[in-house]
Amino acid sequence: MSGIFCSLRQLSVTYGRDRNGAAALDGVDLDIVAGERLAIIGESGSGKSTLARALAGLLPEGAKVGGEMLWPGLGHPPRAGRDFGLVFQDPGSSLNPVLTVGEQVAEGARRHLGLSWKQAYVRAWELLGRVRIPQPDKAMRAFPHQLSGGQRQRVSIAAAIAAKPALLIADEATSALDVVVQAEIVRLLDGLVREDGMTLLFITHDIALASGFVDRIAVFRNAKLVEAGPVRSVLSAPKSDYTAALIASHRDLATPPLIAEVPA
Ligand SMILES: Nc1ncnc2c1ncn2[C@@H]1O[C@H](COP(=O)(O)OP(=O)(O)OP(=O)(O)O)[C@@H](O)[C@H]1O
Ligand code: NI
Repeated sequence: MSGIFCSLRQLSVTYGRDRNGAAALDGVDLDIVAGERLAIIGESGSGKSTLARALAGLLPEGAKVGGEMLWPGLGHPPRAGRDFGLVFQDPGSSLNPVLTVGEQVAEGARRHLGLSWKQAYVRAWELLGRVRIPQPDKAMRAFPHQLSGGQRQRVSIAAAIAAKPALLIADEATSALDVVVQAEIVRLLDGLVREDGMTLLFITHDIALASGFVDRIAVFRNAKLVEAGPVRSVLSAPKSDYTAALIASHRDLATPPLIAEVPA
């Protein structure tokens, strides 16, 4: 880990057609360290996806952005597919139903790495192996609907990292999956970002899931960054009552009771 990948300074976002012009992000100061795995935690509507869209330059027209986003790690705003990859909750929204798995994973590599189709197919096949799709030969020719939800998510991840992006943004990427598959996908993401030295933004409402593998946690509430810090310090000494309540609501994260139960 070294250097700052991205600096947010008083970042604010207001969607044009929001009810009372309420900000979806309000004065956020946050540094994303190159190579770190950073979890963005918060309840529904707290601004997590807005942060992802702002970073990715994918805010809808009419959104007002205030403050600064600096990219010392890149020197320029990131380009979709090339500098960052995105994985969403619903792989259906990122995968094209009429393209084979091979075609869509190869496409990113072909376009952004300047590979021929033949080379891109080889890379796609390797990527399917890396995301542990069983029978990659067969999967290359399959259409997304022929795969399970967990396998589709593996394909989305393969497509997202096809062009070797520096930043991988996973927005509730595991929320639609059952717990076992969720754990597998988290392990996969963790392994991939470690091997490739990617920076990972892991967006989730599930602080327990994130705490198991990320380096740092940033907690959002009502458009504001409540606190950010290394997992250990946030879990053991949260700075805000909100974070403390969030931790307490997860039995497995809260500190064990100090007084052991005395049998009657
Ligand atoms: N396209 C949009 N137009 C207007 N308002 C929006 C738009 N997208 C999000 N918002 C509003 O911005 C606020 C933050 O939304 P955002 O999607 O960033 O939250 P989130 O933390 O990702 O929530 P969730 O966990 O439900 O995905 C919410 O009040 C939401 O209603
Ligand atoms: Ni969201």
